[in-house]
Amino acid sequence: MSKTKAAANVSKKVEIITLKRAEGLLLVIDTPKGRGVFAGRDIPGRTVLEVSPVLVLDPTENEEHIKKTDLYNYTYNWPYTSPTKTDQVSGTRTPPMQTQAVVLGLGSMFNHSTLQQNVGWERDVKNLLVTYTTLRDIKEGEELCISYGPRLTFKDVEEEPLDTSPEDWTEVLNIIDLID
Ligand SMILES: C[S@@+](CC[C@H](N)C(=O)[O-])C[C@H]1O[C@@H](n2cnc3c(N)ncnc32)[C@H](O)[C@@H]1O
Repeated sequence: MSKTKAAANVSKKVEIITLKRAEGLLLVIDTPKGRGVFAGRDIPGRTVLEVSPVLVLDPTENEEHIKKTDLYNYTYNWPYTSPTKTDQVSGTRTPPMQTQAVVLGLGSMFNHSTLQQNVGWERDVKNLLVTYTTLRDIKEGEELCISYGPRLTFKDVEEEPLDTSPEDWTEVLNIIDLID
């Protein structure tokens, strides 16, 4: 349906946003990171893969409830402006606080990669959207990963395991000797 036809179907004047999802995206169910989004075909760099609407959480509800659930792993930092609170002295609106937003649609399915990040994401705070765009040319079969930033709430499967071979332990013990 075109924007014009969509607008004709609603009684009052509304702003309409074109949503996008690139062709050829696959959801792979059983990866070491859980479900993940993969390229089912070659995708050029700078392609918009997905525009996902978000649900902004009330900061108190987020702290008291959502943080204690698995849903917290599906949220992004998001600025929050209270719809009602005003500054008692000046009468102006209080500055925005930080909260979390649940990303709806495919956005929540992108896994994290520190070194192989090939998708960038951008908040549209006004329209409550996140847009995901390829950072380079992608080959068919590659996983599409974003960066969640430095503070992860889970163990990254791509992290190098500590080498615990005997030679390394000798090295560690030598260092401890030097410290003593
Ligand atoms: C936003 S969800 C991504 C979709 C998720 N894989 C699923 O099946 O629903 C974030 C969760 O995916 C998993 N995940 C994402 N990136 C990961 C990584 N690099 N290593 C391990 N687990 C990862 C973690 O369980 C994390 O809490």
